[in-house]
This record gives sequence, C-alpha cells and structure tokens, in this order.
Amino acid sequence: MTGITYEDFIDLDYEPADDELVCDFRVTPASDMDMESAGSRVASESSNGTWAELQVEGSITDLSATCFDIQGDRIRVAYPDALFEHGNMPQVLSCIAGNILGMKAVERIRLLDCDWPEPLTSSFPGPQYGTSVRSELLDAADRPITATVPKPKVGLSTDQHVQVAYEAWTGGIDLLKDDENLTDQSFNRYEDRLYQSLERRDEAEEETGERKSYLVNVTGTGDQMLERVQMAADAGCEFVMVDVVTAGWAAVQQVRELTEEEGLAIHAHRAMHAAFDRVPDHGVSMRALAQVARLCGVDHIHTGTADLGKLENEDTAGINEWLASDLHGLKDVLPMASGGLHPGLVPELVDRIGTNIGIQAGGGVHGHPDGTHAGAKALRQSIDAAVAGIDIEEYADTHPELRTALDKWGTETPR
Ligand SMILES: O=C(O)[C@@](O)(COP(=O)(O)O)[C@H](O)[C@H](O)COP(=O)(O)O
Ligand SMILES: [Mg+2]
Repeated sequence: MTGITYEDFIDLDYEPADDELVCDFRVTPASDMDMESAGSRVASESSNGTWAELQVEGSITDLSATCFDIQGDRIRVAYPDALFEHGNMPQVLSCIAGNILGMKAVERIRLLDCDWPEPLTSSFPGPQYGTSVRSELLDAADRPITATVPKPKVGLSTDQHVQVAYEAWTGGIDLLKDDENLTDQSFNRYEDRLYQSLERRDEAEEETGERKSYLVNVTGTGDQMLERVQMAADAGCEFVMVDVVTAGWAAVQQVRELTEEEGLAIHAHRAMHAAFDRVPDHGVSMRALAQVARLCGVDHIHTGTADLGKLENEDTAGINEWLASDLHGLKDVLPMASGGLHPGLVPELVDRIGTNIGIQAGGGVHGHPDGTHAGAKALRQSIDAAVAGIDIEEYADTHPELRTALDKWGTETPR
C-alpha cells in the first residue's frame, strides 16, 4: 500500500506520454496558496486524489494526473489514458472541467486548451462532413455558406415561417435556420414546420438551380431529439441543429450516432456558452468547448464574428484555425459567424476570418428596408463582392439591394 497526498500529483520534471491528454489551465490560487500547491490540487481533484492522505494499491496511481509545468498563471496537467472511458465525453469533462472549478484552493480557474492524444481522440467519431458540406450538401464550394434565422426569433406561425424561408432561399440564402429557442411550441410545431419548409425548399431549388436546406432545431429531451432527427431524415432534410451546451454532450453523442446512419450533418448552436467562457479567468474557454464539439462530431459550430457583431467573442480566428487543423484524421468543422451581422460587415469579416466559413444573418436580412427577399439578395451580393475582391461600395452601385442595406446600416457594429 502507498500513501498518496496532493504532493504526489505534481512533478515539474515529468514528461507526458504520447497517449496522455494534456490540459492548460489559467489559475488564480487562493490567497494562502502558491501556484505549486494549487497545481497539485488541480491535478489531484481532476483525476483520482482528494484532500486526505489515502492508502492505496500501487497501481491506482497509474490513473493519477500530473501537474508538470507552471508558467506564470498557467499550469499544464497530463492525464493518463486509462483514467478515461473512451468515447464518453461527459466522463472526460467530469474530470478536466468538474469539481476543480469549485475548489476553495483556487480563487479562479479556467480550462483554456487541450492537447488531444490519438487513442482518446480516435474513440470519438468527429464530424461526418465538416467543411465539405459546402460542396457535398450545398453549392457553395467557393464562397462562405449563408444562413438566416427568421426574426422575430419565436412567435411566427408555421405559415409565416415558411413564407419567410421561401423569400430568403429565392433571394440567395443557402440555409434556413431555426432560432436556438424555437423547438416544438404550439404556435409553430416542429413537424408542420419541417415538412412545409421542405416543400417550399424544393420550389426554391427549382427556381434558383441551387441546393437549399434547413438547420431544423431538434433540441429537446434525449428521446425527443432522436425522434426529431429521424423525422428530419424521413422528410428529406440534410441537416439538424442542436443547442449543444443546453442539451448536453451525452445528447450530442446520441444524435451523432443516428445522423451517421441517416447521413445528416449537425449544426451546433452554442447558446449558454457564455456562462462558461465569458469571464476570462474562470470557467471553460470557447476554444475547449469547440474542441469537445469537434470530437463529439458536429459539422458546424458558432465561433463568433471576430468582434464585428453584437455579441462578445473569444478569439474567433484562433478557434477557427484549430477547427481546421489536423487532429489524428478527424474531419474539420465549419465555423459559423453569426450575431449582429449585416451586408456592410461582410468585407471586414472575410478579411479577418476568410471564406471557409458560414455567415448567418437574421436581423441583417429580415430587417432590410425592402424585406426578406431583398435582404437575402443584399447579403449574397456582399459575399459575392468580398469573394471577387470588389469594393463593396463600388459593387452596390450596380446592386440596389446592397445599396439599400449600406444606406441603412453602413459598416456599423450593432449594439
Ligand atoms: O438569436 C440570435 O441572436 C442569433 O440568432 C443571431 O441573430 P441576428 O443575426 O439577428 O443577430 C444567434 O442565436 C446568435 O448569433 C448566437 O450567438 P453566437 O453566434 O455568438 O453563438
Ligand atoms: Mg439565435
């Protein structure tokens, strides 16, 4: 038997093994603690230690994490592969983002980043499509895909929702998108909305010659979500949307299994992410949440507007770069820029984060002075100008819908 204490979870000469998960944390120790004491407690409480000295069988320490690096307010912790149940994201998060976020030993702690090893990573499916949705499911291989949420976010009847969708699709939008809080309320039932929207979608495809689809929100209880995914597949839809943070990663993993069978792509909305990532020195970073989402298999995820829109963003460009990076063969993820976007912001947005993205505009389409159809055309025109490298003002001279949008919103960030 061996006695283990917090001090056994820190070794600044330790070299992590290739199959270990390495996590970076920003730590503000409690006033009576130094970084080493805090680091040892983080490694201990996020693996298999606790506050009291324990007498254990030697092999149990094989599951113990090690704080192996301290730089300023950053610590790095290595987790043995055997600590984790492969393929079980809630279990992984219960380790690396569990009780440690509430320990008195630290005043603040934030999970910043993870270095995912091959064995653990390969136990997750990753995305089915990733950015290849642009050419496999849509006709947007050489430009950002466009999406729009009918606004007001909820309250439209199914008829109104479907009419707005048709006007947006025929105006050049690729994807209709439900809002994060629209599911199966009495004023706009899921099943009616799904089938009637897809009927108009077919008409819009006929009319435009472009493939169109629908990010239908399947968020609900576990069983409801599977039923709604199955209904979306049966109705001929190519995508589903999930509020991944509020639904939870277990639900995302279940949905991913069914979408694999049905060949559907998953759009991840991140509503509630700010509860985890907004306070810069505490919580879980959006970068870490995006990493979890990629492993669990979403094809798109909202990552912000590089500070151009109405919502706070954390490092959109850095997160997008990671989503496009090689990760032991897992597919990439398409970043979705959304939140206060309108045509006037598109040139700067594309400058900052490129064209391998999705652009969602709700107010920026339906708030157009001439209505949804003109708003959709204006958004598409702004993207065509940005992709062609033509100055947007010059392009607006020959595109009246864009002209009207610029006259209304200019290049301002809404507040
Ligand atoms: O409800 C909204 O605010 C939106 O539909 C945008 O509407 P607008 O286009 O009308 O602004 C999206 O949910 C946010 O963009 C989500 O934030 P994020 O993308 O940062 O996760
Ligand atoms: Mg929304």
